[in-house]
Amino acid sequence: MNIHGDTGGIKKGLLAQLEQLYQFNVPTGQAITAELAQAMLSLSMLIEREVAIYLNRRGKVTQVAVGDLRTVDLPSTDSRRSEKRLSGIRCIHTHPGGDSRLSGIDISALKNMRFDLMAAISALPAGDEPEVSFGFISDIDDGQMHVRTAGPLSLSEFTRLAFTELLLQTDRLFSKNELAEPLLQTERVILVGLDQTGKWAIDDSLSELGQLAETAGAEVAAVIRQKKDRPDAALFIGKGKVQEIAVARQEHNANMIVFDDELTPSQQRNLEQALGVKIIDRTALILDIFAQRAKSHEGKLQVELAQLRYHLPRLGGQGLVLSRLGGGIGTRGPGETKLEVDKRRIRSRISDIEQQIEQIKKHREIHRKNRIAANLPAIALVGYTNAGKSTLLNQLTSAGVLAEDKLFATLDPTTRRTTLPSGLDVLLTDTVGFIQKLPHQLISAFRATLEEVVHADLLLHVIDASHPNHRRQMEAVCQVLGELQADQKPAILVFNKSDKLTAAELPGLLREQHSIAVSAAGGAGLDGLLQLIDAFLAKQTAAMELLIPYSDSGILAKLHETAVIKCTEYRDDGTYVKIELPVERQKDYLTYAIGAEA
Ligand SMILES: Nc1nc2c(ncn2[C@@H]2O[C@H](COP(=O)(O)OP(=O)(O)OP(=O)(O)O)[C@@H](O)[C@H]2O)c(=O)[nH]1
Ligand SMILES: [Mg+2]
Repeated sequence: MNIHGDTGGIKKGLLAQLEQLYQFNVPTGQAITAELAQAMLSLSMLIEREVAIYLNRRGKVTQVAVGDLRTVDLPSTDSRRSEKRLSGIRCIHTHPGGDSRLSGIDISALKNMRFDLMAAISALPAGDEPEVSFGFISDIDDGQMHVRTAGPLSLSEFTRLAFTELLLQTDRLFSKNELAEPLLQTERVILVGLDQTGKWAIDDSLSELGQLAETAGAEVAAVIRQKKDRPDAALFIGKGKVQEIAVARQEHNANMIVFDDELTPSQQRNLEQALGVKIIDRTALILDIFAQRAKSHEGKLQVELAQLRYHLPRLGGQGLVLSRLGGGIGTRGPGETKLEVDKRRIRSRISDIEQQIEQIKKHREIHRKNRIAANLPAIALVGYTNAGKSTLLNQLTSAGVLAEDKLFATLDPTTRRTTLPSGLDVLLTDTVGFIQKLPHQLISAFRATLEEVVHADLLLHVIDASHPNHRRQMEAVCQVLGELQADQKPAILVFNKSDKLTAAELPGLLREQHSIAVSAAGGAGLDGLLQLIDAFLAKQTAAMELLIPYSDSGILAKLHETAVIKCTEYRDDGTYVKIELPVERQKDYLTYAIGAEA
């Protein structure tokens, strides 16, 4: 038997006592026994956290959970018997604060998880009997559930509650009425953004957020914006806006609010308390999409690392809140596993993953060294998500990489070899797309694969020129490149999707040096692009170290003409030189190379 939730810092003895809660049995017809309630309360006081139990209709304790865990793995769908009925599970939990009244979150959880009953117990000072408040689904009207709350009443009154009657009544209600929404419906979300000066235009940013939400599987019910230069420290938005969201939430029957900027852990908690609904931010949304997309072992590890680093500071605190709001966006790990919620286990998992990624990094480094030794210039495709990087790689190398009209279709880098018109072979690498406000946890977790960008000789910055906001997108890409310390790298701007533009629009695009318009899908401009790459590489120089046997001294004379000689040493077995020369000349001296530098 397991204790769910944030058990970090709880002593072994107390954990054992929590496990004892599984041993309690509640007679049919009773919501809870006084002994079980008292045991929960005293443990709750000792650990200073909420204690929650789930009871099935046979009076067995099926789950015990503690603390504040917005993602805890609580009763999964298998305990819900049918989409149209009650779950057959009641949730009884403690409110250590001394106020048993149900919170907005308790009520939402009651509806979302379709509990038989939701009750909160709190201890009263000195000798008074504990008090209980509870709620249950009392009516279904037009497909919507209504909740009736009762209490506070004393614990002994609560244990005498005619529980069987209450269950019969609600069961009858469910059998007579159709619910508008099936259980575990797609998430209906409200998007919220701050209109801050100097940032992206709010509507562009919010429409992108909407696309992200849909990519993650949600449905956008409404969009709310506020003009405000600095986010509120406690609530991110103003108090009045919180009210507006509460109303919109009712009106649109939304079950999640998505903020366009990263919220602090306390802002998130305060908003959840105030609105009684699951709150996530752009970062969690992007992480969720990445978690759904990750396919390779390496990709999964990197996403999990980013998710855990994001979650760690968000666990802990007061209520046992969102745990009861079930799974969905923000709780999925790579490969559909649930995210870990125990702080201690998260920490050890993080260091475990970090070590594995370190190994992967070393492995990649060896590969890269081999490639450098083989003297192939490396070119990385970078750009905003959905710009057409994978389509371009496929066209240039027949790589067969998945290209889709989806955000973040590519997570894992793919490298393919291709021959330029000059006959020079190069390596092309497709990489993960960037986005504005790309979570820094992701950038740092993806370092191992983004090294391909950092070590490339040339970047092809692929731009969806048909996107109305492509200039801003270019800036966002440059910003991420800056974070990777790759913004000084030589780059060719590849204005893609030219087939969607009119002839009049094209010249305006190509103001910058080293830019070209192409249609990766249609093939237009690709020859020109390859020539541009050739011309660029011909001008590039590379460093080489050579050891030339004294018998081949003619080579030295030739070197003086084609290369810059940085240093010369006369060794026992020949002349050692360190030179710099055009990339295309490198192949002439490969037989003498004794090590290579990027
Ligand atoms: N009209 C048009 N569509 C294109 C062109 N190139 C790519 N696309 C489409 O744009 C969408 C995104 O293409 P991808 O190649 O997956 O884009 P990506 O940059 O790899 O995207 P991520 O991997 O998600 O970052 C796909 O639906 C492509 O068919 C083009 O030249 N013209
Ligand atoms: Mg791609």
